[in-house]
Amino acid sequence: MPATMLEIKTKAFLPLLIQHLFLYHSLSSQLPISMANKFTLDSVRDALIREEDSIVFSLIERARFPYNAPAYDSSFLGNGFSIAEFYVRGTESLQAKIGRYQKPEDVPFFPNDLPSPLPPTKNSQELLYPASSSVSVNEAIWKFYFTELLPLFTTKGDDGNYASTVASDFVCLQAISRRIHYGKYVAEVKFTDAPQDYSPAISSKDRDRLMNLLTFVAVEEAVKKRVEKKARLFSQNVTLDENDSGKTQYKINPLVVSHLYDKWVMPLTKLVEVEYLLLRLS
Ligand SMILES: O=C(O)C(=O)C[C@]1(C(=O)O)C=C[C@@H](O)C=C1
Repeated sequence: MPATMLEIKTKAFLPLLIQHLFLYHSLSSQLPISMANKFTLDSVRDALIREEDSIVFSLIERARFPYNAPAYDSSFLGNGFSIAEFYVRGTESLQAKIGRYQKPEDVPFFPNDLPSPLPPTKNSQELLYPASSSVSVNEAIWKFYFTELLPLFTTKGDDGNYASTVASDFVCLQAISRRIHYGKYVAEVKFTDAPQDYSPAISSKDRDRLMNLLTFVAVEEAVKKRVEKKARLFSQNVTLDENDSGKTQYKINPLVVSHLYDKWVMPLTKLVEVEYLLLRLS
């Protein structure tokens, strides 16, 4: 093709190409990568499955340190905050400045007085119903994580590594929170797949009916089995000794991970789904 023809064709298609690239970029930046191309129940479930890895690895990292009670004592620093809370507040503030907390699944634990992002941000809430950004169950996550979960997978004791300890806690909290708030996408896709089923229950604010509609017992059983298996695989101590017939050692008890999902992660994901749906027609 002569250069001039090529130029003419390129010129003609350029606006289309730019429009396409812009559309692709703005859509793909709204969702976790695996969900970017197709927004279906399967693709959203894939994102939940990927998040399991992050949760298991974050717990393994936290389990390197003992419980370290002084890190959670609000009188320890003398400023009214525990080291954990002081760290999370400060880190969230910094992360907000560089553009975090713009996505529906990235929900801060201390949303009040967060600074505005310095870089320009995209509207990442577009695929969801706008009111969804207000749905947060982080207070419940904070409570169960520190009071009930932490003692289940850390050893008793105090090694003085408080800074590393609370940094690990924050990674766990963020991974768990992100997984639970993905529930907004799950709810949206379930609603758009069957508005005729969900709309009456939403209009009558029938929480029990919504909970029944969105619950899949077989899926929950599979999730529990898979996360326990992942914890077994990812946290086992690996030796090169072929004749090692000793019992496999785990860095975290795999049963704690299935318990975490059974008692908190899935119930709170469902709560996020219900809260999201109740706002869906408002
Ligand atoms: O996969 C779904 O349909 C979800 O809503 C997610 C989830 C979960 O938290 O893993 C929650 C409720 C369902 O009963 C099954 C699984």
